[in-house]
Amino acid sequence: MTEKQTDAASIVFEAVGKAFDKPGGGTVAALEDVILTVPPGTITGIIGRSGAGKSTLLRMVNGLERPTSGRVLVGGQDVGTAKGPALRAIRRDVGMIFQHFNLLSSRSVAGNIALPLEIAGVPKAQIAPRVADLIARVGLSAQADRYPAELSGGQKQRVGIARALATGPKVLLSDEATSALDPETTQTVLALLRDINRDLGLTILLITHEMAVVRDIASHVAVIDGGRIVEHGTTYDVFVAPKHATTRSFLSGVTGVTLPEFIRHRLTDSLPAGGGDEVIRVTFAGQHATDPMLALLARDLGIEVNILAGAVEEIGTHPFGNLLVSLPAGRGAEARSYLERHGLMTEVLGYVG
Ligand SMILES: Nc1ncnc2c1ncn2[C@@H]1O[C@H](COP(=O)(O)OP(=O)(O)OP(=O)(O)O)[C@@H](O)[C@H]1O
Repeated sequence: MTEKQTDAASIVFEAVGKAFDKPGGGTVAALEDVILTVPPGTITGIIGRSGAGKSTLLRMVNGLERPTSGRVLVGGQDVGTAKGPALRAIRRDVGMIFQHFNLLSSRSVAGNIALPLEIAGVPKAQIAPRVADLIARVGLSAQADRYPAELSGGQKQRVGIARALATGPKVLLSDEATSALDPETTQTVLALLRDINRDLGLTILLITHEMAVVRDIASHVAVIDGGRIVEHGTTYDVFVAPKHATTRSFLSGVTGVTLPEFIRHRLTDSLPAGGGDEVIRVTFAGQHATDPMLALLARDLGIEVNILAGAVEEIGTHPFGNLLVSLPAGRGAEARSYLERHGLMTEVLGYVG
């Protein structure tokens, strides 16, 4: 399985809405007017809080949920209206992995992976080599005859991935696939998903509540809040210049740039009457990421800057940095305009007296 096995498929959400009936009457809108295109062959992350609508969105891609308005297209096929053989064909094209793996405890590793092939009516003689191939791809050849209870969480998820790939899908859906795993195992599973995306060329759509997962694997990201996509773009663009408050709050957990407590408590929206410091976020992107801009600010304008917090991150191979600094409020506008002239982004977070 070194060659690409499929042509990747795009996933298109066209003004998708989904309302569920409430037990006591009325409806709850789980999704509203979702417009999103997942480019073929990308790894796209959907991030949102609990109840934001992530699972509902994902389950529409394989027809487990149908939209109440709008359309979901996979490789140009309308999933919401597909029935019978057409729906089965779409489901063969869309594999899925789960947070809790969903393996059959009574079947071995090989038996779990063979299941979708048996259901699809693949002749027995073809199943064994295909399963061996899949087991090798996920690095479990030594565990082929073990049962789920004898496997670690990471190994179980590898079985889940191999099973999802069995029918040669064009799309792989991941429902919080690393949420039950420790950080180290998470990294190995994400690396496997990256390899699969690269080698097989399939489109991966994953939902997560962790921005670190998006940073580590996704080329594109959509942020969902209250059933709506509030921001989307390339992961790099969204990390460097987040526009929505929900995105910023997710990012504050990964970029290591939350304000220290002692400053956060004193921060005010307007400059105190007696004067004080302006607190700003400075974002360095691309070639500017490592430029000693703050030193230049001191040299060229004579403005002293205090660094409050900061981190340099990498998205793919692109570095970007985030610094929170304070400087005399009276020179704030001058300093920000200097930094922006040099290609950095700035944002005023508040003031301290
Ligand atoms: N079958 C259902 N019947 C009624 N309401 C539902 C159903 N499925 C989801 N909902 C509601 O739709 C909204 C979105 O739920 P969904 O499970 O898609 O969110 P989520 O972002 O995946 O949350 P989590 O991260 O907790 O799984 C929630 O208000 C939820 O209660």
